[in-house]
Amino acid sequence: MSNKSLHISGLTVSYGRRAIIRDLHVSPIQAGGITALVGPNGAGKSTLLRAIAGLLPASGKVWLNGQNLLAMSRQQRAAYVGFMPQSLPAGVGLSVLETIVTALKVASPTGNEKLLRRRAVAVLERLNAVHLALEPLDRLSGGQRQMAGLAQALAPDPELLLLDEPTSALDLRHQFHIMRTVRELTRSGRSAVIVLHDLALAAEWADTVVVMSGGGLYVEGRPTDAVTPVMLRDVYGVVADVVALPSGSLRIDIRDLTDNGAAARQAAGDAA
Ligand SMILES: Nc1ncnc2c1ncn2[C@@H]1O[C@H](COP(=O)(O)OP(=O)(O)OP(=O)(O)O)[C@@H](O)[C@H]1O
Repeated sequence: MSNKSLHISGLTVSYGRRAIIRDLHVSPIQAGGITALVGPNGAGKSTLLRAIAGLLPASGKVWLNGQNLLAMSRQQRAAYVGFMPQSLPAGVGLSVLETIVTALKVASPTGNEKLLRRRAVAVLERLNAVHLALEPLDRLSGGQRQMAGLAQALAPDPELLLLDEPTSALDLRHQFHIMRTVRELTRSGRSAVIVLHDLALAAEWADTVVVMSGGGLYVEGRPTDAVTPVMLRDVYGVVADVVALPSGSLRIDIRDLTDNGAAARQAAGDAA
């Protein structure tokens, strides 16, 4: 097996004394692809990304390209892993460019300021977002904030991208551009794990879909193997047909909710 991969095994993540993810094992994620992380609200998707990014204490194994991510310092990890949170913190009195430079400085604290600014501009150019460079972060629209968050995650050119709902506030053009940019990055040997609620978008762009439910793994596989009527019933509590389209993506026709949504509540961990 190639050394260029992400291994997650025996991973347990808790908030205080409450374990949200227990003993999670995921098949090794080979570099060069997009993995969509899906599942209902509260399933543990953000918790998993934050644990991999080193923002939450976790036990178990998270290895990237043969290196133990859980044992790395913040600076070492910043050079390997780019994390885009679901929402950027409010009240940051910096421009978009300054926030990207700040993110770059975590990965390379001794970096030359001018070069770091150039890299920050280059990443904004790649995202067609250079017009946002001097805008204060706090004055951006929801979609513009997502572009800024993504730019921060991409800027250090990390081996692994962890993106938490990167397209939820984006219009169609920006959605397509972002997914295509991420695909280009993965084709050059990086890995991306992306939380998506839009299962059709996940099926269109992801090589692998990992479905989480109640803090654990429900199923993983190619989009057509993972996104099935049975999964939609068990995990989301909906009765739906899944139609494979000639383009390779899927259409999901929801017909009804399952009886009183018990499956969905259980999947989200509320019934535990
Ligand atoms: N800071 C926190 N402190 C305590 N519990 C938390 C915290 N953040 C999340 N949780 C709990 O962890 C569980 C998983 O939350 P998480 O945010 O990982 O879900 P998710 O799958 O990303 O959901 P969504 O799709 O709604 O974003 C939920 O039960 C939630 O209440």
